[in-house]
Amino acid sequence: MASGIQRESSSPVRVVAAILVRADGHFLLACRPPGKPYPGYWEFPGGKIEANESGRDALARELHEELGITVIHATPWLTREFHYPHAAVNIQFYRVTQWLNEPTAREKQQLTWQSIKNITVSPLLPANQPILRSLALPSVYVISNASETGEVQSLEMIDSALQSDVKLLQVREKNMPSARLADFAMKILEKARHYQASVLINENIAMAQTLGADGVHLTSAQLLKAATRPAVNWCGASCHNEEELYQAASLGVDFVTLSPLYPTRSHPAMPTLGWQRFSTLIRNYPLPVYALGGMSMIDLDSAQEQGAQGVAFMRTLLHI
Ligand SMILES: Nc1nc2c([nH]c(=O)n2[C@H]2C[C@H](O)[C@@H](COP(=O)(O)OP(=O)(O)OP(=O)(O)O)O2)c(=O)[nH]1
Repeated sequence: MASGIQRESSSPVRVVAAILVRADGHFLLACRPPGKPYPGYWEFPGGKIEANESGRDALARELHEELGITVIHATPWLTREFHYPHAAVNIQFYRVTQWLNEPTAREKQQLTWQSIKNITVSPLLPANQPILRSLALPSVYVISNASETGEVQSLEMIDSALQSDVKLLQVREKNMPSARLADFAMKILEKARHYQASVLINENIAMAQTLGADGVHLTSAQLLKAATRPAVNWCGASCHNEEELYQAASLGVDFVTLSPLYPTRSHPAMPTLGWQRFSTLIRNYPLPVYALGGMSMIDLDSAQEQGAQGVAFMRTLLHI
């Protein structure tokens, strides 16, 4: 892989797979027909990339052959390597959000539209289990910033984010004394529960566990020192470079933020990545990545074009 995230000696078979997402959020699964390895297992539509074919060309060809659709809009997403007894595969997942024609089973395969909250078919191909977890993550990640705005305004911003359907929040208050932080985090947790949103606590694993938060967001320093993934439901991590990205993937966290894209008030002197470096760093990366640093909702499409899960931000709630 280009950024050296997954180090392999043998060459795996290159595969593309499409997460076809309908406007209501449901995605398409297909059942592998008899005669192929793992018959009866459910997979995302796709197949092997042919010699001299790009991932996008393979995606367009496979979706036309299997489903009779023409891809209009697709963005790169995760890349996962997996070792089956029959072959090692390198699967490039794309999110496909616009296409022409209704998908039809042109190879007599069974098709089903599924919701991430209620998957009614099984078994899924073994390589796809972590993909489902990644699919449950939203495209926007909002980070609290009371040190800059004050607690009252910060809570108002969180309210407005929740009302705008933000489903993932991080409490990140580096300078707040512990007792006040616990109180502040509890207020956010209560609000979030009302909207079925998840809350991660920055750095403080013990506090996340004590408060019953949904997880923890590791700092990059904490990530580099960690020997094991914390025992929490969701674990995010802050990354700024290849080494941190590699460690996050090795540790098995659920997602990362990669920053800073642009200069920010909290990190004014830090060198910025820009989209080109961002995209190079996350090419072939197995985890969902949120672009962070000077981001707002208007950057969401650009971030996803580069292969990101979405955007993360502290200050731009008014643009939601
Ligand atoms: N299409 C697809 N393949 C997946 C997924 N997950 C996963 O592990 N795979 C693996 C299974 C296979 O080893 C490989 C895809 O190979 P395939 O044999 O289905 O490819 P193909 O459609 O080009 O088939 P063929 O013409 O070569 O028979 O990738 C997935 O979600 N979708």
